Amino acid sequence: MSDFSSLGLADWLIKQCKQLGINKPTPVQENCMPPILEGRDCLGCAKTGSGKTAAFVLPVLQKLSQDPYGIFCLVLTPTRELAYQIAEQFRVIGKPLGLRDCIVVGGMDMVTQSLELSRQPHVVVATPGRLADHIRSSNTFSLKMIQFLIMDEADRLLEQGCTDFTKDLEVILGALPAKRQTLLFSATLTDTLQELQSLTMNKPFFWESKSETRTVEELDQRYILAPEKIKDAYLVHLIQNFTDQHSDWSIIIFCKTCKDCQILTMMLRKFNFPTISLHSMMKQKVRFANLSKFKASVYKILIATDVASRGLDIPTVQVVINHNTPGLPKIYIHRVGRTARAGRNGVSITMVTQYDIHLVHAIEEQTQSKLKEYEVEEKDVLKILTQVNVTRRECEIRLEATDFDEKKEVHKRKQLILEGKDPEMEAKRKAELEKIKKHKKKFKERVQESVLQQQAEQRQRSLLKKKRRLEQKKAKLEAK
Ligand SMILES: Nc1ncnc2c1ncn2[C@@H]1O[C@H](COP(=O)(O)OP(=O)(O)OP(=O)(O)O)[C@@H](O)[C@H]1O
Repeated sequence: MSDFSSLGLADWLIKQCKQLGINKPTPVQENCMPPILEGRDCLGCAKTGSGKTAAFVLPVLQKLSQDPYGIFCLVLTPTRELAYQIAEQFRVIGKPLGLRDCIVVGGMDMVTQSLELSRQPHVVVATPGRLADHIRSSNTFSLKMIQFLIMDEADRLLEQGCTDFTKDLEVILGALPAKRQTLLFSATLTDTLQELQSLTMNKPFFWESKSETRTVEELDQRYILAPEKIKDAYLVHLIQNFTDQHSDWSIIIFCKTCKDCQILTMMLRKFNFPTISLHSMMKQKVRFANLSKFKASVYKILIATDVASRGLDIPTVQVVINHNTPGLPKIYIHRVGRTARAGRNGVSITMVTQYDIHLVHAIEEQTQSKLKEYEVEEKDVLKILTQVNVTRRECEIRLEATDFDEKKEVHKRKQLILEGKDPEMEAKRKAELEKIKKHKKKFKERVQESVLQQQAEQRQRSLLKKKRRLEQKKAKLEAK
């Protein structure tokens, strides 16, 4: 394995790395840094926790130190928390340069961001929606001198999932110079490779870690087969066991919905577990505060939706529990990648109901690894089953009393506003569409009715004609 200096990294950066305990390059750094320093576009695909962030931060800082001009680098990332994490890496490693960064994410004050952007920071780290808003509404900054565009979790930025970034990306790409270096990184690039390649220009360098499995060897991957109604009892039992057996532990539990997160947090707190949550229905400041408290081990359990499944680097996390089996192997890879990072060990436990077995097979096929059963004393689980289910029901009732569903509706409206749509107009548009649909249906029915009526009348007329002809024939015959 080479060292950082043989890769062409400047001494001051090597010194910075050493201070952070980064002594030898990881394979993604070893392979991607030289072509980036040569000026090539790069697509890097390496497992979770393998040091992809430093693989782009270090060469960008080196180039920046040689020619610090204008807004030098733009990093796009799918989540706000990840944007803060990446900006922090730039700030810490780039300290000797007096690096100025600006974080542009939703949920934070737009005017402050606008001011910071106009002061020409060296590095802008942004989520696409908010940056596109700034580009649309302001002419106090320009991205035309950008030397580097980096898309971290690039495949997520391009996929049209529950948050679709494509329109915002169009706006952003339109504001960037054609001549730039484009760097794309993720642990799961391969599905979107062709679309990603179209973003690059100058002979992109592609590197993918060669490994049979797509999850790290240090990760012990387990599953528990449990019917939906018993899942929570298993969860409480698991956490109790970890608490009893380990003094230094921290766990991330992934759930499907914000509501699930909220209920589980309330429920685990009833059992006196130090629990905190992270999901998109929380105010951004609370989201940041909760993540900080979890990172500082003030709370040992973080219950989150997939907003926390990508990129977050929290070395203390030893266990990831999937409260629901992820519907896509890709989501599984990122979720379980929150533990066993940078060579550390970790365990993932996926709750599987009888209806999710096909999902586990898909995960095993994609990751090329087998999930092993996590042994649990079922009688111990059954002992707490009633208490857990009653507690859960109490929490559900308490949550219903807080108008969580109404807040969700308000949240949806807010999202529409952020997308530049007027919720009232959207509601009207929906109602209009319904009305038009109803009209069309009625019109169709009426047309059909009149066609049927016409056909019946025609049949009757031809019957009458026939009858008359027969009568005429009969009359003629009688006359003869
Ligand atoms: N060369 C290195 N030696 C030791 N530790 C490293 C090295 N490079 C990075 N790290 C550390 O490894 C951890 C994981 O790195 P990073 O967050 O960049 O992973 P990643 O590949 O981006 O993961 P993900 O796909 O989950 O986003 C960080 O704490 C980082 O400081």
